[in-house]
Amino acid sequence: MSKQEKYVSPEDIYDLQFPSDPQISPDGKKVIFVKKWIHKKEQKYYSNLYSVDTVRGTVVQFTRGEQKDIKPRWNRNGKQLLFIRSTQNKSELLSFYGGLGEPMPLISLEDGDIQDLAFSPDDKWVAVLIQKYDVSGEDRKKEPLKRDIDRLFYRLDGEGFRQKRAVQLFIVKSRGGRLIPITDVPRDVTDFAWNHDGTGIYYVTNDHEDPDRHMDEESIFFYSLKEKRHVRIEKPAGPIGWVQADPEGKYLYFAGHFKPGHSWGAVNSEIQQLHLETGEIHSLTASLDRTTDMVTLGDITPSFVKQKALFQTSEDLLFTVSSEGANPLFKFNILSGEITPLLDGPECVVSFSMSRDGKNIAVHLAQMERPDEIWLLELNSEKHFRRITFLNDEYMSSISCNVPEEYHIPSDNAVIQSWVLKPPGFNSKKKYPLLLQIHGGPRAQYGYTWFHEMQVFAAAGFVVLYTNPQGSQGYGHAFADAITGKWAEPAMNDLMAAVDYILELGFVDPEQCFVTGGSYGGYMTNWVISHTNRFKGAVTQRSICDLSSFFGTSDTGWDLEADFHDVPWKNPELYKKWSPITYADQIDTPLCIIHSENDLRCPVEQAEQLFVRLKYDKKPVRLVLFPEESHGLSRGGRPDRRVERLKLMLEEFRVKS
Ligand SMILES: CC(=O)N[C@@H](C)C(=O)N[C@@H](C)C(=O)O
Repeated sequence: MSKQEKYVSPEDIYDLQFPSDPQISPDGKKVIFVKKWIHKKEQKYYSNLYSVDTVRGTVVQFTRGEQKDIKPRWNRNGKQLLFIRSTQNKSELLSFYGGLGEPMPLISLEDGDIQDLAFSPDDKWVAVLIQKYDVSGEDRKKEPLKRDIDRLFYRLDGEGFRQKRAVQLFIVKSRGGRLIPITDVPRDVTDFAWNHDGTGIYYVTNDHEDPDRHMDEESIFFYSLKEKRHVRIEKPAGPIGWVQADPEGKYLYFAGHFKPGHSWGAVNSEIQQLHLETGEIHSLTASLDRTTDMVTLGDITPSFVKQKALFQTSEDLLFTVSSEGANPLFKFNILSGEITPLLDGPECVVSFSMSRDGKNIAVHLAQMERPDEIWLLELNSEKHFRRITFLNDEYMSSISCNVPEEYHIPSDNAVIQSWVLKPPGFNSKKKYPLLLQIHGGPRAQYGYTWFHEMQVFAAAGFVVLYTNPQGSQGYGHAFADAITGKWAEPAMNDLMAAVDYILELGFVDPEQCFVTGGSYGGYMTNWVISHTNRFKGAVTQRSICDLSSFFGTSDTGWDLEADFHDVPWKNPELYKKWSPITYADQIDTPLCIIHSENDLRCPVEQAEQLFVRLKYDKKPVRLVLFPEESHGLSRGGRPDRRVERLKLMLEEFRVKS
C-alpha cells in the first residue's frame, strides 16, 4: 500500500509508541526514559525503561517484561539508578548499581504502592511516598460486606473508594535497609523535597481541620532528621502543586496561590519564593499571568503532569507554564528577576530533567507534527535543540496526515486561538463536513500535541475545528475566569463565532456540521444543542447535564461551590439556569450519549438523566455505556474500548452526513 493510501485509523493506537519522563544522567551522556506499550492480546498497558545515548543516538531497552516500570531517578554521581516497578501483586523500588544487569529490590511491598522517590543530596538516603492498603492480600480482591463512609471525599475517579490510610513519607538507605516512617499524618502527603544539605525533608499535606471542604488549603512542613521534629512552614492558605528546596538553603520554592475556594482552576498556580528566615513570600511568575500547571490536553500526550521547577545553577530556576496552546520552558534568574524563554516554539514541554552542569536538558516534547518524542536541549556556547528518539517515525512514514492550521478568531471581548485539521488530500474547492471538538476542564487548553482522535476524524473526511474558548487556561486569569458562575457563557458565543468564521472560508458544508466534547466539553455539547439547531448530529461524552446532581454525586462535586459561589440547595435557580437539562425540550439535534459506567468524576447518572428525558420525549437519542471504564476512557481506557469509542463516533457522524 502506498503512503497516500493509508490514513490514521482508530486501531493505530496499537502502533504508536508512548515515551515519557526522560531522565538525563548527571554526565549528560544518556537519557533513561519510560516507554508505555499496549499488550494487544491482554488489552493492558505496560511500561519499560529505555536508554538513549545522547551522542550516538543508540536506543537500548533497559528493562523488559509485562509490568509497569516508572520514575527512573539517577543519583548524583550517576552510578545508581532507582525506579518503581508495579506488578499485579507487588510494588517495588528497584536499584541498578554501576550499570546494567539485574535490578535489586530496595523495597518490596505486597501491602502498598510506592508512588514517588527522591535521593538525598548526599545520595545516601532515598525518600519515598507510599500508599499502604487498608486491606491486603486476597482480601483486596473481595468486595467488603458493607462500606462505612464517614468523609466527604470518599471516592476518586480512576481509583474507586479511597483508602482510609493516607499516603505517607518514608526513608530508606540507598544501598538497602529498613523502611523508616517519617510522617503519620491523617491526609495524604502529596509532595516532598529534600532540603539543600539533606538534614531534613519538606513535605505537603492538608492538615486543615475540615480537609475535604478545604481541599485547596494545603500546608508545608519541614521534618528535621536530626531533631526528629516536624515544623510547619507558615504561609497563607492555598493549594500547593509541588515544593522545591533552594540549593543555598535560604528559600523554599513552591507552586501555588493564595485564593483557596475561589475558582475551579481559574486562578494561576504561580512559583512562590518563601524566605525561610523572614517568612516573606514573593511570586516569581505573577508578571507572566500564566499557570505553572501543565493543563494541555491530549489523547496520547499526558496532561496534568507534575513537573517541579529545577535549579540549573544556584541562581537560575527552570520551569514551564501553560500558555496559548504551548508549554514553554523558561529560566528565572533569582538575582535579577529576569525571565528568559529557553524553548518557546509551538510545542509542549511535558517534562524535563537536567545534567549536573545544567547544560544538557532532556525534554519530553509534544508537537503537532508528530507523536511525542524525547529531545535534547544543549546549552553550550550555542543553544541547540535536537530530537534524540525517533520512536514514531516508522508509523508517521506509513500514514498520510496533515498538521493543524492555526487561526485567531475574533469573538466578543476576546480572540479565540483555534486549530483546523483538514483531511488528507484536502481540496479547497470541495465542501467538507465539519466536526467541532470542545475541550473539558474547563480550565485546560487544547494545544500543540499530535491528537490521535482529531487525526482519525480528518482521515475520515472531516474538517476538524478545535478551539480554546473563554474559560480555557493559557490566556491569563481574566480569560479563564470569564465563565465563573456561568460556565456556558461566554464560551458558547466564542464557539459559535469560531464555527461562523470557518464557514466563511468556504470549504465547509453548513448543512453538515457536527459537534462533540468530553466532560465540561460534553456539558458544552449539551448546551450547544439545547441552544441551536445548526448541528446535524452530536456526540456528548462523559458529560454533565445537571449541575445540581453533579454537586452531590461527582467524586469532588461540592468543589463547584468555588465556581458558582453558592450551593444548589441555597440557590437552586442558579444551578438550574446553567444546567443543560433545563433546556432539554429545546434539543432536536440527534444525539449519541457516550458514558463510562465507572465514571466517578461525571457519574453515569448524568448520562442517564439526559437519555431518559430525551427518550421519554421521543427525541432522536442513543445511549452507549462502556462497562468498567472511568472518566479517562478516551486516553487511558482499555485499548479495544478506546478503538470502539472512535469507531462508534465515526459511524454516528457518517450515517448522518
Ligand atoms: C476538573 C475536572 O475533572 N473537570 C472535568 C469536569 C473535566 O472537564 N475534565 C476534562 C479535563 C476531561 O477531558 O475529562
